Amino acid sequence: MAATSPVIMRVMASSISTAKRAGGIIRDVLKKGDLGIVDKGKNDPQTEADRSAQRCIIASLANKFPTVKIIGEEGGSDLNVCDDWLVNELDEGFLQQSCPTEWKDVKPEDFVIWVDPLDGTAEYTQGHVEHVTVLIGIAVKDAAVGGIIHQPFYKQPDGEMGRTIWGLKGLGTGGFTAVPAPAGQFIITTTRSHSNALHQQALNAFASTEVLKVGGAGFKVLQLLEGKAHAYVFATPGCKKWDTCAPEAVLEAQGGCLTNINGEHYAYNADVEHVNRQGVLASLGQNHAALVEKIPAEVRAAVGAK
Ligand SMILES: Nc1ncnc2c1ncn2[C@@H]1O[C@H](COP(=O)(O)O)[C@@H](O)[C@H]1OP(=O)(O)O
Ligand SMILES: [Mg+2]
Ligand SMILES: [Mg+2]
Ligand SMILES: [Mg+2]
Repeated sequence: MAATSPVIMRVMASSISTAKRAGGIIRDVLKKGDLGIVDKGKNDPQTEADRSAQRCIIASLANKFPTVKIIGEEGGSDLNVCDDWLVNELDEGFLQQSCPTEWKDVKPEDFVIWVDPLDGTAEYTQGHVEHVTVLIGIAVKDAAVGGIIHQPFYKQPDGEMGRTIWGLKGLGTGGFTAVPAPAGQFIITTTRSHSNALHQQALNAFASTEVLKVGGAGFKVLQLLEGKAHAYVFATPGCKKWDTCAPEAVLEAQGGCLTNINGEHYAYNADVEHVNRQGVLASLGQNHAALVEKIPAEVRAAVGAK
């Protein structure tokens, strides 16, 4: 089965297994207690968990798919990893499903895999570990098509740590139970560590009943998928293609929408600028275009201006 499955199915199945392994590494680093924090910039920490999880993910995927372009947040990594970090398994449950017709013949050179080995690093260092996710996004040409969102610190009912959510456009999603957000309310999920005056002006323009401030792009999209919020608003540059590729694919495979604050999709080919200059607006079960219109024109003009 595995050897004959289309490349996209094998990339997804391998990414599911690899994200779980990376989640284990992230838990281990925290358990050992020496986070090895390095500041990459303002409000932009990196830890040993980011570095090690990225090495595990990129070494494993590059070993299995040597001709696929892989771009990771933490830059060029030493891919000479121990056998324990080299993941060979493909998630069998995922491979049981049939590949959507539109992706059957996609060639390895048409893919870009965007890797955020640890999304929510600031929160990880501050003890808000439930906000942490591992993100592996699969783009075909410009479009975010497949995604894995793994939560290393999610406690399963049986006590097992970690859960893995996936989405593939044309196939659907798995790993969680979709819940609609409550009617009669409008709950926004947004940044807790990268706010500024313009962003606040955008938030104020919505008649929200509640604003949840949480870390990570992956966790905020999970809040949409599980009905905890109606919209994700981030009206400032700062997050990058590896932050949004996987969340966008999973959310849109569930019928939602993730765009910049002008309502346009980002492109995810290998040559794009990494920064998402025009912020993020994501929603599920809403009129997305109407949400775009709510953001003041002056905020939209200022965000993304070079
Ligand atoms: N100004 C920034 N500099 C670096 N990373 C950012 C910035 N703003 C957002 N991000 C990335 O986007 C994620 C979502 O942002 P926020 O939590 O503020 O809503 C952050 O966890 C971080 O990803 P990462 O933790 O992988 O570095
Ligand atoms: Mg980072
Ligand atoms: Mg991130
Ligand atoms: Mg990261």
